[in-house]
Amino acid sequence: MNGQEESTIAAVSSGSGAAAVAVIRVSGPRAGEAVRALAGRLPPPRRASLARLVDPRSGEGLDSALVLWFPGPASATGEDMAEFQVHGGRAVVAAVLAALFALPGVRPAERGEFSRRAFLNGRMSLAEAEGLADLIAAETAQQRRQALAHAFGHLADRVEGWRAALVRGMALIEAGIDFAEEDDVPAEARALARPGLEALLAELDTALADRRGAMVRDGATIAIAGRPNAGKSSLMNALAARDVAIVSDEPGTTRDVLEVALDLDGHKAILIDTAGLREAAGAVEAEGIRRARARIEAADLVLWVHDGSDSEALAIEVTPPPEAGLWLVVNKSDLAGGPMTMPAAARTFAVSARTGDGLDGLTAALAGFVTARAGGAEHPALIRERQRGAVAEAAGHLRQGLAGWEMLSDELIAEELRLAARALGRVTGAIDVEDLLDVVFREFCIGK
Ligand SMILES: Nc1nc2c(c(=O)[nH]1)N(C=O)[C@@H](CNc1ccc(C(=O)N[C@@H](CCC(=O)O)C(=O)O)cc1)CN2
Ligand SMILES: Nc1nc2c(ncn2[C@@H]2O[C@H](COP(=O)(O)OP(=O)(O)OP(=O)(O)O)[C@@H](O)[C@H]2O)c(=O)[nH]1
Ligand SMILES: [Mg+2]
Repeated sequence: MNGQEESTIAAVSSGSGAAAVAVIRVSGPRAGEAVRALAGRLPPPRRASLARLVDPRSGEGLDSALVLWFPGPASATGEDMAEFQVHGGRAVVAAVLAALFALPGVRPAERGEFSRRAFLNGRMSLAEAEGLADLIAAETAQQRRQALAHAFGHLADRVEGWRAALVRGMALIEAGIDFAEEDDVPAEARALARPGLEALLAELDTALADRRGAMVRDGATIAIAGRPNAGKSSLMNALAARDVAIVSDEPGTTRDVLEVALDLDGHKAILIDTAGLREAAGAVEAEGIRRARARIEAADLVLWVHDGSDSEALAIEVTPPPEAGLWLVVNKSDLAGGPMTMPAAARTFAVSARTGDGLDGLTAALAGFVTARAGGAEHPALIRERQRGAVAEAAGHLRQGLAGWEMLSDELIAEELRLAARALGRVTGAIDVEDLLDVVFREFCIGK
């Protein structure tokens, strides 16, 4: 055990700001002593007990609180843990924390330190810890579902299955190595290993190709593009039902890229308003247009907004990436213009950002788009770049081994499989953990 595990940590886990109740959690070898010092006794394990809390330094009463005692190792962190559920006023929380930190061996928890200890004590894998972080950050139902699956082992279980398949392959090939003296055995053992490894590589490639996980977590991006004054900012405000962007009849009003998060049927989307595209009048507008183009080129869906009252011919002046959607939104339907010839390729919507006409249909279509892109019966395996990188590395080694099947020795093939298994081990934190801990737990809040 290193020095860190021996310290006892405490923090408020229920968020900052005044609330009816605040939860203060304590974890480590001194957690039991801390309860005795403040509550006067150790209540029965895992039962809420009402106790008067006092500051052991002065004997001053601090609160009447619910106290819970979770003896290790059957606790969330695997250590002795305690909880004080106190009245949520800032001064109450501050006084209880101050009394705790005055006890020998008790110090403030660092960001994510409870979860880090849970990981180090084998209570959860790194992939599950990442799921928990996402669960706490989840804003939409779909994000919650995906994060919950990961917090309870979805990716960890899949990685374990992949590792087991590699180990089976290695065992067969190593059996061949052991029997190398006897003529046919190696070739036969290898032949047995191959189909399983090929199936595994196909599975890894499928998981790597599936980008829904990141899309659910970060939200699909929907960029609003068009000529100046088409009503892009008005559309953004109408769809967001908030006054996010400045609207004016001056062409070239919007320069900065503006973003607003939408919840479309439980799916997160990020709506992006951009500068109108034209020959810029000055350096600032030119920079705005450059930024607009960069975001349009990276969007999952582009809405080309056209001013339907404009006599100018309709032309879509952007080329989003091939996998992105491109829809045409003809705005200002309240200013009846003449009949228009629509470009055949795009889905077209007639709306008025001013009166709200047609916006329900557009919103429903956007929800359909996001659901189709991010939804699906089964949760995706990979969400984060960290996970993707490790699995890509594993797939690379496996591919290498399979490609060299006829040329490489048993030892070299087994080595590629070992490297692949090692890379997978980094997903769950079974392997090479030290350098990963800070990356994973840094994003947690204090008290988690
Ligand atoms: N008040 C409170 N609510 C909370 C938490 C908390 O710590 N405190 N949690 C904080 O994350 C979550 C619940 N997570 C928990 C996970 C494990 C254990 C636990 O004691 N596990 C033991 C015993 C399980 C059992 O009784 O079946 C174990 O796994 O061995 C407790 C909470 C959400 N709600
Ligand atoms: N009648 C009518 N006017 C609209 C509608 N939508 C926007 N407008 C008006 O059109 C003008 C331009 O609107 P904006 O939303 O600022 O247009 P924009 O495309 O963001 O313009 P830039 O930021 O300059 O590129 C404003 O005067 C709006 O009030 C609409 O549906 N009907
Ligand atoms: Mg604008």
